[in-house]
Amino acid sequence: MNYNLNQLGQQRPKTSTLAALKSLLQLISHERRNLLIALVAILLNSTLNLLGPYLIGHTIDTYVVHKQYHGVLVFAGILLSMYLVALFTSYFQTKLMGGVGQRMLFTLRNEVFQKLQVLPVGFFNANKAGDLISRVNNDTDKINSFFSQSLMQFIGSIATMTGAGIFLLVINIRLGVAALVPAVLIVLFTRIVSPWVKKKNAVNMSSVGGMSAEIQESLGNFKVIIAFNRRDYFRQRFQTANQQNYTTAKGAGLANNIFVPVYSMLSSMAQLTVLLYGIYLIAHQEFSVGLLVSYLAYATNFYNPLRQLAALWTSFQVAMAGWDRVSVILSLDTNLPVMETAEEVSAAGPLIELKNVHFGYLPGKEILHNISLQLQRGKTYAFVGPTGGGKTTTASLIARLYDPVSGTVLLDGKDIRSYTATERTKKVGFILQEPFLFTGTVKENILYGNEQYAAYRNEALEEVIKNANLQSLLTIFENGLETKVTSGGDSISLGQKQLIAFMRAVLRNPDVLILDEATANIDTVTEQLLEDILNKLPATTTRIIIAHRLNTIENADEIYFVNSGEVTRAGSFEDAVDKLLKGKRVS
Ligand SMILES: Nc1ncnc2c1ncn2[C@@H]1O[C@H](COP(=O)(O)OP(=O)(O)OP(=O)(O)O)[C@@H](O)[C@H]1O
Repeated sequence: MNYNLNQLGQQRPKTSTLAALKSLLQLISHERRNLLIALVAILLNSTLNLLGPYLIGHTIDTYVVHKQYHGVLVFAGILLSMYLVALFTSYFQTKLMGGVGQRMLFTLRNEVFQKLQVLPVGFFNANKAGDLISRVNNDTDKINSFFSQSLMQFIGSIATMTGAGIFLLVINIRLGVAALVPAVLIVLFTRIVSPWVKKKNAVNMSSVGGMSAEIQESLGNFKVIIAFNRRDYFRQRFQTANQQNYTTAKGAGLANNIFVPVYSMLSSMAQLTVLLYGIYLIAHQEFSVGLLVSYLAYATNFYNPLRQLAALWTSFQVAMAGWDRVSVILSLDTNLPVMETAEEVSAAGPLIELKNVHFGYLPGKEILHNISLQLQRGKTYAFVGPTGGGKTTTASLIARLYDPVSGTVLLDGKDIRSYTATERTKKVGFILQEPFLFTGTVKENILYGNEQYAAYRNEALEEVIKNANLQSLLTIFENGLETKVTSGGDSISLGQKQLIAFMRAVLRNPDVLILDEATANIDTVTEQLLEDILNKLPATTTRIIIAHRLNTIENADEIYFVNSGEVTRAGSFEDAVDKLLKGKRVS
């Protein structure tokens, strides 16, 4: 399955504006009550704004023309109260929709983050962390801006425009048609230009993601950068990404601002038409001054919201581009589903069996070729072979970090795909080549993912550690369980990190423990300690040791050579050395 979000985004069929609006609205569908109140508020606001010009026209023709100033004062008071109520409704809906937008942002970020937690390793291989962070943080915020600031204004503007349009046509049909012709041009222009605007924003968001990926990569590798004095190289790369972002942001800014001047020009044309045509009609006694004043106000009431719509439309295009980038993550399924099987767990056969397994990370590039092997309970196996031969990949399939392209992996006689993630991780303990630690204490790190001892106090946990023969490892840490660890573990040594990962895996008491170069950074004395601990594991625990150092695998019951994606049995340590010396390999 292809998990590259940038490629997937391009391959997706184009969604219509209406479909995109529908999916965006679904995000806030549970906010019906608030939406309804905000809608009533904005419609009330529009109605009050629409009544204004009519009352002004009426005041001029009825009271101003006849010099009845008492009436003028009364209507001025009515207008003032109306405008105050309109101000309040506008403030109220803004406040309400701000809350709706923030809650949507909260839920959406949670949803995307939770989705990221269930996606397989292949997804993270195909995407850069920086880009993912940008999608979770930045792109979701664009959708929030649309909901908090634009949606109700959008509806309010359309309501005001529709009302004003009706007034324009009812007061004088010929003048109304003349006033509305520029609006048709605006609609046509919008339809033609919108896809381009959306695309420009999508490109810009993608470049923000690219820039964030650069930052993440250089911050994550700062030691190597300093050690190799490659600051210039990364500075250059960041500058390129920044330059790209600058260019695309300029493009998006230009696209986003294209609506406003065009809308303004066409609405000014409409006002001018109304003015000239209105004066002509007054000259021919077909229209009154009061009506022309109302008419001009309605034309303003029609074209002002239209101008506002230009900005709102841009915000909608930006939100849609953001939604495309976020929804592509939400639409992904894990390619590691739990499958139904009639097979029963069988303790009689091997603990792990690989049957004709083929695997590749990328389509068309096979890494493991037709692997078949059986690993028995309680035995110690070693995978040895040259760098890049496929040892970690084979172990990853045993831990189901990936599924084979063809063939099966059986755990306790049952397809590994039929176990839930919880069942599987209980049975398989995997100490990775590069152990990852979380910010917290040694205790929090060794209990990571361990429900059994999660609530244990230090004394009780120390007892458990003692029973698991791990106490000698704990003494290596200055403050024992309470020793502080930072994310990535820079406050402690690489060997210490490996020890924490080792304790984490052993305490879970798995059926199979995989150690991928787990002692590469540990001194020989500590290594001997680990050896003792491994020997004292329950008699049924199977151990798989991936190692380059021969002394690490001396006690293995069986050694496998893993080379160029092929796995061959080499027998015991003595057999393997013997075969190596003779340059002979048997399967
Ligand atoms: N995430 C990945 N995406 C694409 N190819 C990969 C990925 N991980 C490993 N490979 C490729 O798969 C092959 C086997 O790699 P693997 O890590 O299994 O080797 P290894 O025997 O464990 O090596 P080492 O001793 O260096 O740890 C290599 O050619 C490597 O380039």
